[in-house]
Amino acid sequence: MDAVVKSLVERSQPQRDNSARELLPTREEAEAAVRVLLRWAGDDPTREGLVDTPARVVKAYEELFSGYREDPTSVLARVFEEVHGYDDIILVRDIPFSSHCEHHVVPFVGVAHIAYYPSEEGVVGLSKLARLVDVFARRLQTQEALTAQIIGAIDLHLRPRGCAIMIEAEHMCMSMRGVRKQGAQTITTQFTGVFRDDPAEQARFLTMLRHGK
Ligand SMILES: Nc1nc2c(ncn2[C@@H]2O[C@H](COP(=O)(O)OP(=O)(O)OP(=O)(O)O)[C@@H](O)[C@H]2O)c(=O)[nH]1
Ligand SMILES: [Zn+2]
Repeated sequence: MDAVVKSLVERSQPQRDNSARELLPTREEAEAAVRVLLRWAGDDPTREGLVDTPARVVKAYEELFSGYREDPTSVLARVFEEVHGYDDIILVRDIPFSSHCEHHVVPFVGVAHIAYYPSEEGVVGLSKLARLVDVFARRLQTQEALTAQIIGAIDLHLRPRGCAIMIEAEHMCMSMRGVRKQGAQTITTQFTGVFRDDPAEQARFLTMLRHGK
């Protein structure tokens, strides 16, 4: 694994050590923080429509950021060895995801395409690739880190002959605010193993992505 992927994989481990866990705010503190932001937005958190909003927001945060409590190792733990000699590319295309950018805590939304050449260790259940995307997407992210963390986890746990990933996403921090460029798509890719070493393999991955669209 190259140094860049390795350093991002290290970030992919559950990000709260024990000391950070001790610093977790209480639910009441989190709700109070939401009330402050509602006031900052210019509204009145005591009015009827907003009274239950802090509790809802805190509950939504538990779901939207559940990835901090999930471990990529357990998602990829079950491997199927019996594939009757299949050793060609496995591509799962158009895996939808939503994440939040770590700069503005605003969503970015898109699709991930993941391909790998299985090693003799076997293959992973297809749904696990989609689950893996969510483990990392449900954290505060940059698209680059999300891309590298997903491929790094696959490389680390499945030891494939090669892995390729492309993520296409629209960042709401670029469309709803700031520069306000709706529809701009950001595309990131990362390759390991045969995909990194052989341009023909990268071309095959890109051709398979286009196929059928
Ligand atoms: N590289 C990268 N940048 C991102 C991502 N998500 C958001 N950004 C960018 O993060 C940058 C933060 O720039 P700053 O100048 O610190 O913040 P800002 O004043 O809010 O920037 P503007 O968005 O240009 O208004 C912006 O250019 C965003 O477009 C991402 O996933 N990857
Ligand atoms: Zn942003």
